[in-house]
Formats: sequence, structure tokens, C-alpha cells
Amino acid sequence: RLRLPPGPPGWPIIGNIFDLRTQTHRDFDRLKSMYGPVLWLKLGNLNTVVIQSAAAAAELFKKHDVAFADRKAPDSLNACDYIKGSLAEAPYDEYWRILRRLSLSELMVQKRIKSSAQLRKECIDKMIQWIKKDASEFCEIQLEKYLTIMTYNQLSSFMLTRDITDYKSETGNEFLEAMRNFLCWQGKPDVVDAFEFLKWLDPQGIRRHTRMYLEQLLKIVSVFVQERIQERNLQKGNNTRDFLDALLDYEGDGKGSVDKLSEKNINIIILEMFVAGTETTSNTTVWTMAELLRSPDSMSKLKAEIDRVTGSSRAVEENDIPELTYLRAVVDETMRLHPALPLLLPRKAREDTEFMGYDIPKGTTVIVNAWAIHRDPDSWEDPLSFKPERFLNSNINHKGQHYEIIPFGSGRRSCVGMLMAERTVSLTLARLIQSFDWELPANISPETLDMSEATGFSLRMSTPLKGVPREREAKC
Ligand code: HEM
Repeated sequence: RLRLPPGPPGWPIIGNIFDLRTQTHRDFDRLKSMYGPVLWLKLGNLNTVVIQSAAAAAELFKKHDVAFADRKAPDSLNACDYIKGSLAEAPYDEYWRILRRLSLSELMVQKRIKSSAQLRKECIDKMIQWIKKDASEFCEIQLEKYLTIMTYNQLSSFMLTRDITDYKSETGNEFLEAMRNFLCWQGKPDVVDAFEFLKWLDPQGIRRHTRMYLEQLLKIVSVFVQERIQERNLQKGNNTRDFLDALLDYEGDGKGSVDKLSEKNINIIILEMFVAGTETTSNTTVWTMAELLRSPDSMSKLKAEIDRVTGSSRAVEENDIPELTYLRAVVDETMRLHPALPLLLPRKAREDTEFMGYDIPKGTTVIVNAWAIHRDPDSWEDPLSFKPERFLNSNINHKGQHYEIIPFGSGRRSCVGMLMAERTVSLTLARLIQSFDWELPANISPETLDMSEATGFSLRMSTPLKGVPREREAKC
């Protein structure tokens, strides 16, 4: 007999599906108070274990990282062979290792990140100019629009040395629109993942819509990739080597069987970086602005810190970030309360594993509820309040070694874009605060600002945040 973790009794066939009523991360958290931090659920056919405390997460990432290193990918992502080319959804195999190494050398090596600082600055400059322009025309602006466009352009200039969208279009261009739709369908729980026998029926239409938008997105990316291949054949183009060049240049490491990445897989990898890196980054920035607008005291402290570090004559730069301790505390505190991926990305047990005295069978879906861990009163004092001060004079940070705060995950499958994301979020915020005095619209007060969450691919505000920017003295 297996010693399974505790969990609510389920119904025949459907298991615990009815225990999930509202938002999955909140439902899991509710069940934690009844069954403890390691929860067992049967979701249709799926054996599922949910990890919901810092201690259990530490056990997972320190002792069982390899045993739980496969991904549980949604069935709909089999469309267009996406999973076969993906890094984030790949099983823990040789192909994943190659992509991970390649991405780390581009995204996590300080030298590469530093050399791309100018690109990020230019994208933020452009955003600030557009906010100034729109602020002079309209009283209030919807922040998400500007942050989304800026984040897409930062990533596209880093990966493809080009902008992918602009502020002029009202609805966003074809790529953004298709991506919005794709992420919206990916954010819906799919019954097919729990009941494989319904695969042929695709009852919610998720696979059909996913395929439609994936085809559209991959077609757009393939044009960029094709153009680059032709430029390289003609030895045209500028001399900057970007992420796409790194993928095209790959010729194997002499150890394994993969000696070249196919063009189809390169398209998927480029697309995936947009999927993984844009909404997560822009939503984190929006949540931070919302928390600051609700907390005038924190806003003033941050403004004072930025002014102190930069003086009165220049725009804040990435090099200033190490000195902006309050800014880093504000970002950490926001990621604690509003982790962009509240359940990280689900993993799968590669083998039968003994975990904290329980038997976890091979194939079990392993979910880490970062949202619940970040709000656990055993780890955090007054866990529901926004208090950046808790990170001052503390060595706790989000980088994956302190399991009470893991917005980027931890271990082998942790986020490869963390360095870039933390720089983007910090610099964007610093520039927004330095360039403008922000207020809430007249009919909203800090007490009535709607902070409720909408779940989709990532956690975002259910009511889009609006702010009133008033230009400060020009520094930028
Ligand atoms: C604030 C922004 C971001 C947050 C909160 C975030 C969070 C995460 C999380 C929680 C995971 C799963 C970790 C795990 O399973 O343990 C992940 C994986 C990943 N992220 Fe991010 N991410 C962000 C930005 C980015 C950016 C900018 C990129 C790329 C440019 C990126 C690329 C990836 C990739 C490729 C994976 C899959 C890694 C793997 O499976 O080996 N992310 N991210």
C-alpha cells in the first residue's frame, strides 16, 4: 500500500475536481488549513501533489529536484509540435539541457545582461516619452498598455535586434493580439488534462484555439528568422550578435546527438521567450505600481531614495540599482504578494519517490503553490500587508535559495530570465517614479482600489490599473 499525502476524499472518476471552485492557488491554500502543507489530490486521472510550505519546498528543491524535474505540459501545447521544440515544457532530457545552457549563457550571464543595458534603456525612454505625450492629452492613463508594449520591445530588441510593436496602434499589432489570445486560452484549465479520454472531443475548444493562435504567432516569428538567415547568407546586417544568432550558430557540444537546432524549433524557442517573459514582467510592474499607489508612504520613500542616488540632473540607470535598496525591497515585497506564476510551472515525477515520508508515484503532477508559501504566517509576520521594510536589513531575497519567497522558482527548472526580469522591473519602476508624480484617478482612493486577481497564464489585476501622471522636473 502506498503512503500518500493527506487530501480530501474524492468522487469516483472525477476525484477532487469539485474541490477546486474559485482560483486554483486559493483553493489549494484553503485545503492546506485542513490537510497540511503536502496535499494529495486526484484530478480526474491525474495524481497530483501540491507543496505549500517553505519547508516542503526546501525538501523538494534540495533533495528531489532531479526526481521531479520533468514538466507536466498541458495537452493543448502539443499543437504545432510546440512541446517538442519548447524549453519550458520539455522533459528533463538532452534537448532541454542544450536549450537551458544556451539560454543561460545569453540571459543569465552578467556580461551579456550588462551589454544589453542600452537596449533596455532605449525602450524605457520611448515609453516615458509616450506617457508624457498621452498625459498631456488625457488626464489618466492605463498603465498596462505602456508596460506591455515596452516589455515586448525590450525582449524583441534583445533577441531579434528589432522592435515588435509600437505605441501608435490602438489595438496593438497582429503579434500582440495573437499573443493575448493565445495566453488567454492557455490560462483556462482544460478538462482534457484531467480526462485524457476526452482528447478527441476537445470539449472547451482549447486545443483548437491554441493551434489557431500558435500557427499565427509562429508564422510571424518565422518571417523574422527567415529574414535573418538570408541576411547571414548574404553576410549583410549589423555586427551585433543577438539571441537569434546564438540559436542559429549552435553546432552541438560534441557530447550529445543534437548538433543543430532546426528552424522550426528556433521559431518555437523565440516565441516561448515572449510567452514566458513579457506578461510575467509587465504584470509584476503593474502590481508594484498598484501597491505604491495604495501606499503613499512607500511611494515617498522610494522617490526620495531615487532622488538621493541620482542627484537632480540625470535619469536613473541600471548601474544605480545596487544602491537602490528600498526599490529592491519594494519589488521583492510585490513579488511576494503577487507572484506572476502563483503555481510556478507544474512538474512531473520521473520516478517513484519517497518525499517527506510519503510515496509519490512516477508520473504524479507536482505543483508548488508559491502564492500560499508567500502568504504563510509561519514564514511571514503580518503576511497580507505590503511592507517593503521587511526586506531591509534582511538577507532574504527572491533568487531561489530562500524557499519562503520563490517567484522565479528554484533548482534546475527555475526561471532562466530572472536577471533580465529583475533589471527590467526595477529600472522601469525607478524611471516611472523619477519622471512623474503619480496619483490614483479622482474616483478611486487607496482603500477602494480594486486589488482582486484575474487568473490567466499569469496573475494580473482584474481591473486594469489607471494612474494620473504629472510630469516632474525633467531629468531624462
Ligand atoms: C517577473 C518576471 C518573471 C517571473 C515572475 C518568472 C517566473 C518563472 C517561473 C515561476 C518559472 C518556473 C520555475 C520552476 O518551475 O521552478 C519560470 C520559468 C521560465 N522562465 Fe520565467 N519569469 C519571469 C520572466 C522571464 C523572462 C524575462 C524570461 C525570458 C526572457 C523567462 C523565461 C523562462 C523560461 C524559458 C522558463 C522555463 C525554464 C525551464 O523549464 O527550464 N522568464 N519563470
